[in-house]
Amino acid sequence: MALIRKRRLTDQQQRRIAKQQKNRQEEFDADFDIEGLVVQHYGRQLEVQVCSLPKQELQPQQPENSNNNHLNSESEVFWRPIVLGEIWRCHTRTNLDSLVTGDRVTWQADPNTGLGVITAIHPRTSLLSRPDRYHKLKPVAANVSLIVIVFAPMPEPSAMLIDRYLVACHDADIQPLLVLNKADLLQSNQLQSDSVESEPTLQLLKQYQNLGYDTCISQSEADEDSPYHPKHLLEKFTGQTVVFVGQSGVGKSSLINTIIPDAAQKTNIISENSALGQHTTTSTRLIQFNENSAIIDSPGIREFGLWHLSKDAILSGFPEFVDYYGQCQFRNCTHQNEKNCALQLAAEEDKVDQRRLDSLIRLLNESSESEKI
Ligand SMILES: Nc1nc2c(ncn2[C@@H]2O[C@H](COP(=O)(O)OP(=O)(O)OP(=O)(O)O)[C@@H](O)[C@H]2O)c(=O)[nH]1
Ligand SMILES: [Zn+2]
Repeated sequence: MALIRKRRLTDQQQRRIAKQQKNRQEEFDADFDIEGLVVQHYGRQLEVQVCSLPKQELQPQQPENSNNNHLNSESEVFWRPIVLGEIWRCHTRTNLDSLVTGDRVTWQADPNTGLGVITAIHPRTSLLSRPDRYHKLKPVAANVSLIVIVFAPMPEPSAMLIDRYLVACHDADIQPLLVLNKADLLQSNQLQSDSVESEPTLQLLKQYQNLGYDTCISQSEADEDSPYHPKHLLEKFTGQTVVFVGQSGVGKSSLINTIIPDAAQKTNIISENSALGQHTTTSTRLIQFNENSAIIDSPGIREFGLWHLSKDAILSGFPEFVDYYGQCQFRNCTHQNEKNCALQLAAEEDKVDQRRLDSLIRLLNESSESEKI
């Protein structure tokens, strides 16, 4: 009897000891954690920015015979100090979801190898995806908070494309900003006056303004004192992670280069540090500016919103029509030729814009066509 009791006691003790050890191990590990931001991603390797430092007393100490960042002679040991803002090559623990540019992560740095390991991913506020070549959706950028939809008088804007982008923004729950670029191609008297009738691009901008969307006029290469200088966009970018979308040739790259003059240079720095640098120009990269703002640039995201959108996403992506849904005479109304269509009636009475309604119908038709395939 006594023996059995003793053995039970020992089991309990062992469990307790094991638990204490595990707790201690976890505490110990967490003390080395660093906060990070994924700034670039290729294959299995990621570039992660140092956003916090390990607790002071636990900072790994640099050995005396070591050399920062490179090996000078055989007697010296490689050592990379952990410095705020610097970028480290990292890999991830295998059990983590696939990470993308813009992800906030917890990671640990190994100064002896100059490499890091990502141990946890923070919840995302948004996630942009695009289809890969097999039409499977692939995440490309996380935590984007503002999508800048750029259009210009030349190339001639497609209002329907802008509507598509807006639906996609609504679907991804990301704030849009409409930017009419190349202000120099608008006639100056039309910009000054309130009358915009004769200038279709200004008219379009006004339409979106009336719907409550945030808008702005800019000119990529304007004089410093011009009201259209891209620096005025910066106020709207404070604290945001921004993505630029829009037709080819509207001036997205020119705008980014004016806002962040050293953008190309920043990319080169990353490329130099990376054996896979040749992929830099085609991969998604995050460039920081003004301390707390960032731009995510990616050839894939530029086409954001061009792929399939669900019927529900399209319907709710036109917020001005939402009150009319369900008010048509026929439950399955296509809002085209039916009698007593609440949407067509609202357009006739100028309560909603006929052009936007046409856009909605075209997008819905497109969506059902692609569903049939
Ligand atoms: N007149 C005028 N031309 C501009 C302005 N901004 C850009 N451009 C010109 O428009 C052309 C296209 O500019 P980009 O910045 O390459 O356009 P993009 O939108 O990045 O094009 P993609 O890279 O194809 O997506 C270039 O020849 C620019 O010089 C502007 O404000 N006014
Ligand atoms: Zn209807």
